[in-house]
Amino acid sequence: MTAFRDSPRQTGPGRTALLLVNLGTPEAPTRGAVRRYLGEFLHDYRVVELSRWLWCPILHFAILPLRSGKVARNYASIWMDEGSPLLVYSRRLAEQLQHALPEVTVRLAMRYGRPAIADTLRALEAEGMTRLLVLPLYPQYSASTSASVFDAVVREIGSWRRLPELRFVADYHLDSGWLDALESRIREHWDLHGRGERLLMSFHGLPKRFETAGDPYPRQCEAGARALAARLGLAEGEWLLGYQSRFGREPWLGPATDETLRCLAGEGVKTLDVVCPGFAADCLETLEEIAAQNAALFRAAGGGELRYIAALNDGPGHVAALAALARRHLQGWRHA
Ligand SMILES: C=CC1=C(C)c2cc3[nH]c(cc4nc(cc5[nH]c(cc1n2)c(C)c5CCC(=O)O)C(CCC(=O)O)=C4C)c(C)c3C=C
Ligand SMILES: [Fe+2]
Ligand SMILES: [Fe+2]
Repeated sequence: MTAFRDSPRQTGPGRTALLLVNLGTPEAPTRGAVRRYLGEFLHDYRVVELSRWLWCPILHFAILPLRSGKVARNYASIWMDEGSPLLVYSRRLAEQLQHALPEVTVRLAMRYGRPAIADTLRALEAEGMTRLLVLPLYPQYSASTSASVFDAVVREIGSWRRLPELRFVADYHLDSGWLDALESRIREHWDLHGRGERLLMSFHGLPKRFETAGDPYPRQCEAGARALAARLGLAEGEWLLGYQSRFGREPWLGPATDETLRCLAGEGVKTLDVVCPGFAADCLETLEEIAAQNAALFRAAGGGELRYIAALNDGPGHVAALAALARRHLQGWRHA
């Protein structure tokens, strides 16, 4: 039995905090940093739901040594002056949200790597936080992402003597402000580049096993994609949904984005717009996998131009949508 951590004596009236959490990313585009990042990420049982006796040898002796160098090169190809795009855009989004929500303390943490959830929560506790709203930057709920954030938050505050009041946003896949922001992003792209022959909405994939076990993720991706297509006035056949970023050998959700691209190329599609509504911030999976790798694949398969539509990042529509969403979840809490 371990003792609970002492809590700071509360002198003021207490503060409300909004904790934004994104996945996490390596500290540098190097083999060592990527290995540390993947090591933490792929030890999460929410992500890889396999017995450790089976998984750890595969992870330590095959995946980490074989994958880290290649993935580090991929990160190097998208790295920005200020760091990894996922962290840079998430940080800018948090800064903008702090301006939009001056009545609460806004902080950003990463599920894997830094800034760590535990460190960020302890700093908030020291600043007098007594109410906490956790907003994972995943519009669609999955046990592998949203629930993993919840685990990490509870693991930390579970050791505190004085718990904050706690609220958690499980998903926002049909939130009207978020759909407004996505719709505007796509219409802006069409205004600039013209409308592509098709719009592909590509979401990060999951092992099919997760869906069978009741993970609502694929249904939320489909419902959000349908809602977005309806707002854009797209008829059946003018838009498609695909799942990208497959990892490992077991069956993943389909249709796969890369196979869909090959089919579209075969049909003679020359201009294809691709949007990734599951990614709040641009990252390896959008900038490298879609905008670089899949664009090359589409061209090589006989298709034309793949035009990637940037994630919502720190754009004003995203900030307004998440600020309104946070305000709704904060209702009833007195901010001091
Ligand atoms: C091992 C299985 C994986 C599951 C399940 C998974 C679910 C999942 N991931 C995201 C969002 C992101 N994933 C990113 C990178 C990434 N994902 C996996 C594996 C699984 N993801 C790996 C191994 C990696 C690292 C890159 C690689 O080795 O290929 C990223 C990008 C991070 C960055 O630094 O840019 C995001 C974002 C979601 C939303 C999701 C479930 C719905
Ligand atoms: Fe291990
Ligand atoms: Fe992933």
